[in-house]
Amino acid sequence: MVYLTRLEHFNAAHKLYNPAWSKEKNEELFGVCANENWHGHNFDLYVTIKGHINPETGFLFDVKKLSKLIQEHVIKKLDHKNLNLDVDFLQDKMCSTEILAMEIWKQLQRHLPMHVKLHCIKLYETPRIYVEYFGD
Ligand SMILES: Nc1nc2c(c(=O)[nH]1)N=C([C@H](O)[C@H](O)COP(=O)(O)OP(=O)(O)OP(=O)(O)O)CN2
Repeated sequence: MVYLTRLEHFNAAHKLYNPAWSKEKNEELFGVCANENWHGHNFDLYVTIKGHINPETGFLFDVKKLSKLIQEHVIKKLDHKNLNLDVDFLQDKMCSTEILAMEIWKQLQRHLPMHVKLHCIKLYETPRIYVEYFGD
């Protein structure tokens, strides 16, 4: 089994806000991250796939094709967007890094060829905060 990782990047705005709660409760729980006028991050997204190498190519999967899949199904939808408002696959969801990593997994998994398995979505929200999701 071999593991292959591609790093992509996007920036986006969001707020941590539960609409079922009052403004005060959101501020108490999420602090400055609940600022109603949003805040932004430069996200780094590490996508790791796993599988066996094709002896004819030496590849698990062409990483340039992996990059195109990530661009088409994830980055195009997130880059320079407001995560709470603009993204179809985040509608009615909390915009935490955990949820975002899990939803990115769902977006990508269905587009990978049969012989390639998704291993990990590692998403940096800041250089000091990241989530790793390995599926359920
Ligand atoms: N479990 C989670 N906790 C927090 C999340 C999250 O997604 N999951 N997100 C946030 C905020 O979005 C927040 O904006 C984090 O950014 P920041 O405070 O800038 O983070 P740093 O600690 O890296 O920055 P410092 O400058 O070092 O404070 C909060 N919690």
